[in-house]
Amino acid sequence: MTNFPSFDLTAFETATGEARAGLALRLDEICRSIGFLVLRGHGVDPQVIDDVWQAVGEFFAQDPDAKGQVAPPYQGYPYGYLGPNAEALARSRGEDTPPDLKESFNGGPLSVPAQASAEALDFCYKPTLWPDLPGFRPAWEAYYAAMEDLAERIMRAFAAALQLPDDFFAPMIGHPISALRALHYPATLGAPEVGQQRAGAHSDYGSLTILLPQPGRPGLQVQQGSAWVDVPAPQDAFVINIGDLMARWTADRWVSTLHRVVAQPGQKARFSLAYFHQPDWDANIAPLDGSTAYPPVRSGPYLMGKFKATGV
Ligand SMILES: O=C(O)CCC(=O)C(=O)O
Ligand SMILES: [Fe+2]
Repeated sequence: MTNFPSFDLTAFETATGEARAGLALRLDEICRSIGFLVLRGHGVDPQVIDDVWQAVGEFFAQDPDAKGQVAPPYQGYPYGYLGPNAEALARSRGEDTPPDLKESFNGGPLSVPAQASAEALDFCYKPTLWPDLPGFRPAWEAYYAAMEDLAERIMRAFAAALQLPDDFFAPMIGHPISALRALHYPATLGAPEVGQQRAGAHSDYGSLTILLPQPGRPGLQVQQGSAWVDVPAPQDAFVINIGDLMARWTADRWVSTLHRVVAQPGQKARFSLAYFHQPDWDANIAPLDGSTAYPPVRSGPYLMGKFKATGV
């Protein structure tokens, strides 16, 4: 694909009348056909991005013992540091592959709503485990907050693309249970094992993912028919994709596309940040077209069910 789809959020937000309707239609077409796009005009403060890159770089540069200080305390704890050999994303689809060639640090919502249920408290509202690095927590939290704002704006654009009122999703995303994941794919030397990738083929679980790939470090690919198509990693842009929950919500009008991060011999190290937006724990997700394509699910338990299959 020579022209990977892109969308300018600020241009959409400032457009009116027919111009706005045209952009909404384009967004719908992108979400129907590929479910991935490069997002420009995002308005996120560049300082917030610089600071989180700095913090994440420092975190992964630590020795394994220091990183292990924030490993999940038990199997199934949703946050913390996952070292090499900890996850194979292709297992979410029942494929038995070698572990992904990566390490990650994962964190959850910045605050716990007063009305959170016991089952939510026991999963997505478990505390994020903070590394003992000055500046890490404020940088992480500022970036997480920026992603929450950006996701809200994207969901407004999504509502318009689905010909719904702009604030249609607002009652279901007031206390999103999103997760932020920093990824480090170490430089590769020899050939990977058969079937081994930096991130195995998978689709994301939630409503939408806001990915920040390290500029100039390609490797993310989306499946289109029998081909793997490279996703660009430009400066000053995010990559947005539709997750399984949004595909279900739209009764498969929109697609949650398989993607992977390919492993090849002699690759440089690569970093990325993935914010997985997920509606409120109790949000009822029923097909928006009023059909019975899927039975309704609650956002939180749905996510919990999806979460289980990828551990090694
Ligand atoms: O690192 C990337 O570019 C993509 C990572 C990804 O797809 C994921 O963690 O779900
Ligand atoms: Fe993904």
